Amino acid sequence: MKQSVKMIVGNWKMNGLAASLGEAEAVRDTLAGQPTAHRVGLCLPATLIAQAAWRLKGGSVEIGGQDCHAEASGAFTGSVSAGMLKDAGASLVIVGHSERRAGFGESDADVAAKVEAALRAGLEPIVCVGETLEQRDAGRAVEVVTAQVAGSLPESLRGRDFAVAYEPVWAIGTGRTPTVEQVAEMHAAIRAALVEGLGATTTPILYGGSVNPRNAAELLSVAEVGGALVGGASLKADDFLAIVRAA
Ligand SMILES: O=C(CO)[C@H](O)COP(=O)(O)O
Repeated sequence: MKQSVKMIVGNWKMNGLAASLGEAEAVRDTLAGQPTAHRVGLCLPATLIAQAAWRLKGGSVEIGGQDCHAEASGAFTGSVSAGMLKDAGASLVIVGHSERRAGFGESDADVAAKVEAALRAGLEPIVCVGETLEQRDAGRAVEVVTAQVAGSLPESLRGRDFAVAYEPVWAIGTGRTPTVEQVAEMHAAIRAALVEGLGATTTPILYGGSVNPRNAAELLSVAEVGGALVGGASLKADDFLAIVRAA
């Protein structure tokens, strides 16, 4: 199904200082002058969320975190809870990004616990899934990703607002993207898994991995692609806005 309202979300990852919020303000200002029908969000480093909420107040840009702890509070040095993100002004949170799954050993069960925490705090989770190149080359991409969907999305998501982001690990930060046929096949498989598991017929399924102003229109036109999760190209307002316009 083609969804007319897309969700275009930037993930700044571990990039950006207070001065970088000028780029976020430029996104806010441009969208104020040229409103879009699409939802636009920026998932920022935790250190910038409170300041961004204040500086972007009144605009249409939604603010998100990039991860949260599964617990609400406690002796977890260095971690940030979903409630803290909400308190700072976030409405979205990315969970299960492959950089967390691979770099921090997060399992599907860990991701599901973070989803629960996000829901309890009133945040809309964006749950990332995606296969490695080795898994794709072995012909296991759909099997791996649908297993991640089943394992990372708890029953409590039924009827709630959330998004799934399909991000092939081999396409992240590499400039490589899957073919439109590969994207269509995977998004259809994720939709089927979402319908079967949670009755989720309209939950946006975003594509992420080397999205840029040149390839965005083609990727976003694929059936069941409900938006984009944009890494490097979200750091500059002009590039990010070009992707929003491509939608
Ligand atoms: O998180 C991502 C996008 O938000 C993903 O890792 C893709 O990054 P990119 O390849 O730099 O767009």
